[in-house]
Amino acid sequence: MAPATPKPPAGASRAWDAVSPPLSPWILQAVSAMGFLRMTPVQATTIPLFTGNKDVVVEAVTGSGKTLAFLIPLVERLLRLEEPLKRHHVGAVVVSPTRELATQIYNVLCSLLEFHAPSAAHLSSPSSDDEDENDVSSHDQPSRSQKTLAIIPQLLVGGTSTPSADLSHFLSRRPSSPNLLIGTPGRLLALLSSPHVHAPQTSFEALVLDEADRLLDMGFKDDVQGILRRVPKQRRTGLFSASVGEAVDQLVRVGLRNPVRVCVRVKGEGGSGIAPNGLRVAGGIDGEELRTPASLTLAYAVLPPAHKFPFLVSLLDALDPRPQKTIVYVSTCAAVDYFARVLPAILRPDTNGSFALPSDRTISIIPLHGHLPPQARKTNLTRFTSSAIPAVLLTTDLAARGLDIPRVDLVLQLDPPSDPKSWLHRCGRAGRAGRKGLAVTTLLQGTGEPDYVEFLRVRGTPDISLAAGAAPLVPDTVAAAAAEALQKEVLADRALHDRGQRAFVSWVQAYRKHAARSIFRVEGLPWGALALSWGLLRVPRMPESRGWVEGPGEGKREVGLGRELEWERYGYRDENRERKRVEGNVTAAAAAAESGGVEQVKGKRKEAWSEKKEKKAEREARREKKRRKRAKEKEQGMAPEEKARRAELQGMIEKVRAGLVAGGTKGRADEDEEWDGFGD
Ligand SMILES: Nc1ncnc2c1ncn2[C@@H]1O[C@H](COP(=O)(O)OP(=O)(O)OP(=O)(O)O)[C@@H](O)[C@H]1O
Repeated sequence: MAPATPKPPAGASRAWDAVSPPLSPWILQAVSAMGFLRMTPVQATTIPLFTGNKDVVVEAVTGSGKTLAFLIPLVERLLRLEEPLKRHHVGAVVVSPTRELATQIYNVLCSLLEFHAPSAAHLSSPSSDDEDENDVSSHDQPSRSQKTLAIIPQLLVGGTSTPSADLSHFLSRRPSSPNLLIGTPGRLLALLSSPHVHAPQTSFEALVLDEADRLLDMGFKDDVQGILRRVPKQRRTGLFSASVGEAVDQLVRVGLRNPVRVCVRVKGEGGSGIAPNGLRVAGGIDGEELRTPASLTLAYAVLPPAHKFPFLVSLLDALDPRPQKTIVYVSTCAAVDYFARVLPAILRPDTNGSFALPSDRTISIIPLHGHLPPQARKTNLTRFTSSAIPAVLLTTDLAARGLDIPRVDLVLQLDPPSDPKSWLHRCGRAGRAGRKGLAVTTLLQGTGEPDYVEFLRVRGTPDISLAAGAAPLVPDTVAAAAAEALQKEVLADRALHDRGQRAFVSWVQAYRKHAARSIFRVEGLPWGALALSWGLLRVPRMPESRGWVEGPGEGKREVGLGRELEWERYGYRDENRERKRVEGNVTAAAAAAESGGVEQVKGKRKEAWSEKKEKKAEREARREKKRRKRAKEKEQGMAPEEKARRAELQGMIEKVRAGLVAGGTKGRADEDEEWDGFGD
């Protein structure tokens, strides 16, 4: 692998028609119709390399146009095949970590293919799923329409279809079957595992891992390895991400051959300090490299717990220009669910399920997380992207990467993510394609959290200059009133209390597992203030909060967070649920009287949620250990050639790593392309 990007000649053209080998005329037409006057730097560097015969490792800032940087080469390569692709043969695969991102890539590809008449005909033609789905006899015959090859994409994501429906769609399309697959790892693997789906050496062109560093993480590892086993070793491979660097260790598993590294950063313009609205701005030091777009302003605010939600409201209300779309990140699915229900308590209801901010501006709040039913996940994302009024997407890391949602002006990270790479990707949902954006991170006052800024700087994600001092951005009275309003909302329905307790426990679990443990210390959490700021009526009983809950004196008195409550009479709004609760109370009281007051469930001690979670984690760790042992045993049984190949790849990795390490210093700025944004 080359140590770094081959530097394009000074003043190299970013004109679409200057690409060598030249792009097809219909692609020139497509990009012009999309309004893309020039290539972005990552496109200018990557398209010729990946269309040619190079494997690429591409790291470029969020929103810099990486999607077309791999889609155009894939399409060009497939259309240039000497032999047309046979039916049921796959020519290229794009792997993406989430359904939402895979769907977005698929949609970009479809809008590109609208300009290629043979492919467009397939996009608009109805599926021939009604034809004999089991007829796979013709898979090795060139399809009838292949005088001119058409690109036929298929989207493979979980949720709305089943693996067998995917396969049935793939097999039944006539006269040609899908030849470019885009999907999430599991579904792609399921399809590629079918004996009727072929990806032979002769016609398989390229594999792309988008958000490659995420795909090479543990969670996806087995599926990605499965996909790699099912596509030919002789192929082009592209790894793309805004934070690909650390994924280099994993190259051995991906099997890149002499890859070229493309790295596009931007030059900082300085400007760190305190902005007029009191936010501390984390700008780049003059001339230094940034890993976030120049159009994106980074800021953070150090706040007491009760100030977080009112701060969000004040940002939505006071920012000028007014944020059209805002993404708010919290750490867990349960927290998204709970906040989406209680946050309206600090706003006023408006028409059609939307809410009014103090200044009467209308907003809608839309939850999105991985535990929502698939259809709700899809609907909510569409509601957000197509919302005509300013909207807030309340979400988790599910929406951290890749999503290209127009007009996202503000990103607020209420909980800093445990993976610092996620922080970068979350910020990058705003400030895309040259549009101005603001990304704010809130950090808890009185804890170790403010050190997170320095932690990010040390990790090089990105260069942050600190401004000293913290000024509360919302008056204490407003914050106290907000917490009071949340509690009132919770008091109105016991279901909210249950959700809040569960969400708080899951939040604490996530906090405990933060990568930067010395900064995010559970022991240092201000339990009472935190629980109050969520509108909770008590701090959930869990091992982490034991010291506080069971402690003597003041702590003990605050178990109920200062609010007198007759728990037996605290009911559910839902009548059925309330009836069951009352009946359950009566039965439980009778059982307790019989067993002398000891609470038992079928002879077992009741386990706290957190204990259950811990046990699950232990089981997973044991499984992982076994898996590693098996892999080691397998390696010991490898044939000498296989071992030699592995050693060769290992050598390549070392070279890559040496290149990256050398490139990781400031000196790399000379070799990597810099980008001032879309505006120039
Ligand atoms: N040449 C171009 N000129 C102007 N805009 C472009 C160009 N190419 C792509 N875009 C637009 O830039 C935006 C960001 O592109 P894209 O989603 O591919 O970014 P990305 O680099 O993949 O970001 P991320 O790292 O967040 O996934 C999109 O809205 C896209 O339409």
